[in-house]
Amino acid sequence: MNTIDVSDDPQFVRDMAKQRSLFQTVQSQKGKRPRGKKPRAELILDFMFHLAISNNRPGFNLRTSFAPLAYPPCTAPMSSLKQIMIEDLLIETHHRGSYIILRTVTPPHRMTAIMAIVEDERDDVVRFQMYHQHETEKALEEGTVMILKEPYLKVSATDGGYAVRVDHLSDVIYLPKHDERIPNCWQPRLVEIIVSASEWKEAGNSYFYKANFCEALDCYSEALKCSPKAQEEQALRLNRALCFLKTSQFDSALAELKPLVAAALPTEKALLRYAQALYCLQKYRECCESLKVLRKEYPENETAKEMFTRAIERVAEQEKGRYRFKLMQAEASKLRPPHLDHATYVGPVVVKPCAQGGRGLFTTQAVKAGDLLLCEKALAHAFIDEQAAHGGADITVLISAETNTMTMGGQTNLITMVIQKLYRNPSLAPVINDLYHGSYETVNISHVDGMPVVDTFLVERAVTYNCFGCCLSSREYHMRFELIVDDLNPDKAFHSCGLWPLASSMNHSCNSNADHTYIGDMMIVRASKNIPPNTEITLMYQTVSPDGNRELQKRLRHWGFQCDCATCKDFQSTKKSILAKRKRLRDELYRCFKTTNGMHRKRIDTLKIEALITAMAETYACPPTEVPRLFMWAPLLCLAQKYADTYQPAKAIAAALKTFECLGYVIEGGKLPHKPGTPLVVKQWGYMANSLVQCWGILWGAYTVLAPELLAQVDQNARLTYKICVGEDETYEQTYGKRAI
Ligand SMILES: C[S@@+](CC[C@H](N)C(=O)[O-])C[C@H]1O[C@@H](n2cnc3c(N)ncnc32)[C@H](O)[C@@H]1O
Repeated sequence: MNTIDVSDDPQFVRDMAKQRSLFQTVQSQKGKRPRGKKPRAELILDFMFHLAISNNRPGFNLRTSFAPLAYPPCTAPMSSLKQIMIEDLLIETHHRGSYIILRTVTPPHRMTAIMAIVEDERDDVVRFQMYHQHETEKALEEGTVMILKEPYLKVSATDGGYAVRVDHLSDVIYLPKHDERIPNCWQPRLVEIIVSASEWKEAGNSYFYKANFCEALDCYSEALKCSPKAQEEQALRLNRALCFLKTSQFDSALAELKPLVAAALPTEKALLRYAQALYCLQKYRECCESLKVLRKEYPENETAKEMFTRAIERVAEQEKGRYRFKLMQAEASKLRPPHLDHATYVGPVVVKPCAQGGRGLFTTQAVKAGDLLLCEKALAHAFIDEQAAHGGADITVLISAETNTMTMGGQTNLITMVIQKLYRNPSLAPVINDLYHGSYETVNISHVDGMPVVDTFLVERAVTYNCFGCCLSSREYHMRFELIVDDLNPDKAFHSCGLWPLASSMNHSCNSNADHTYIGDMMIVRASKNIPPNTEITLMYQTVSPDGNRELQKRLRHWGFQCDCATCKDFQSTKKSILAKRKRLRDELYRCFKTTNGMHRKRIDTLKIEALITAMAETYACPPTEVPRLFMWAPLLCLAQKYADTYQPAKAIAAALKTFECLGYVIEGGKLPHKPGTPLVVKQWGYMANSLVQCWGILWGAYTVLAPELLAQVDQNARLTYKICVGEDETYEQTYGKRAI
């Protein structure tokens, strides 16, 4: 939703075709050994040359990431695999019950994948490409030794060369320097022999102070194997827990600390680190409980005090939906990436199976337009500064072989972030498993040899079907929004994207009853209509296309379904000649407001516009409460604005009310002449659009002259509309100024 789809962009269509033709070629080589391998020195020299020139290449760097055909991660234990060498590797052939030990002989080259040249024990070399490793990590530094389970060779799209490709993070086991599985020929000549727990601890500390937390963890783990005394064991476990926290392995930190906090007299550090792990796992109530114990025993602990305040705020958010939205807006405008420290609130909604199959989100009680349904923290969020993206920041085009689509933006980063998060915190695996992932069948083993198994292709599918393209803040988007005459609330498309698992349980409808908005990586979902209990909540994945229903269905192909909502059915059952007339009228209306070069006309023929709008209304058979008239409202609103600008308040009111009416709103008490004592009431909310705040603004201005009694109600509705479109109304006055009522 709202991602940048370039599936029909000729440049990328060519890329896709190239990939497909390469794929056909590679299929004919499947199962074979590579031919014409380059000698060691030449391969390394080539690699170093490319590394040097790419490091010196500034500016725009559009990367293409082709998701290969899926294959499962290795779920076999190491003991059942047999070792092979580089010369045994076969093209595109996985799962032969084997593993290989490799060592990097070059520095890493970080592109979409991290690349290096690796060797085996026989000095044979090959290119190596590892996907989904964080760019910032030190992975594949020269001299890294690793075991790769179920290795295979891939043919490069660029030069037809061969590379060992790793897609599943869990197929790699990095070997620490002291690991006895490292072949003798690669063992250092001078080995520092460490035998005691305290020596391992010292070594661990020295890595820790250099921020090498993974190495430090290895050393502390070795120390624990040396039967340390009780006190030393406790210190080692505390150190390990800290390393787990530093490397975002919160599940492991919690498991390490649980026995320590269960002791009769838990230490200050154990309680604090335990609370930190709980906080990071968003278990805020438990975090508060743990901090209460800590504060009772150690009242001077300032960190605990500060964390308690934050945890209490998170509990209010999580359990009551109480957010300080204004503050969140300020945080999102400053933080980069805009990853906010706030909790997820689940309102009166539940995920359930729905009529068309799969899951959907339903109300558990009646809700009113504007009510908060969800405020969800992203599971992962890939931020790309939109300005930097246009100015040349690194962005990726993700080509999906399965869905035949190409999207431009942060999706590749997002997939990596999710994989990393799952690998470090396997307790999150069910969240991803539950997301819609098409026909992809995932492995049902979560751990092997005590290590988590993460299926990259499952994550890739989940991201493909469930990711949302997102702006930095919907308020900022709202403020930049400019009404245009052929506006349908146009599809917003963004480079930044994220995964909000609960929100993505919502299905599509062209006339949705909820709206989603953003403040940084928080998504806010509010009802945009009054919704009865036990009713499915829907979002609009794509807006109705001015180019017809076929175009809309084409845009929905990404998700593999055809929309059959009332609006789509109406489109399909309307005669072609009527649709053609509607389009003609639309084009003519456009010309009434804009010149041929797209400029606003200074003088417009309001009589002609009124006539065209009346003619357009006749092209609709269903009442707008059933099928909103999406091609009529923007010209009507522009007309209302024109009347307001030219001091014709009665006409402005009529046109503004018609704007609402054609979007399915039922508003009573607004028409002129106003009967004193009659309130203006929105009996039914309709299709929601940013510009409708402006429409309420036009009514406000006109009623100031003709029916001031209605101003408070108009302001209330303007505010509610703003709340739905922006996610909150705490910044309403800041955005629109205080209206004098
Ligand atoms: C983001 S998921 C929505 C939740 C999904 N139904 C589930 O079971 O988790 C998107 C997928 O839901 C299904 N879907 C969404 N809207 C639909 C609709 N209006 N009609 C049919 N299927 C729909 C499609 O399979 C689509 O790829």
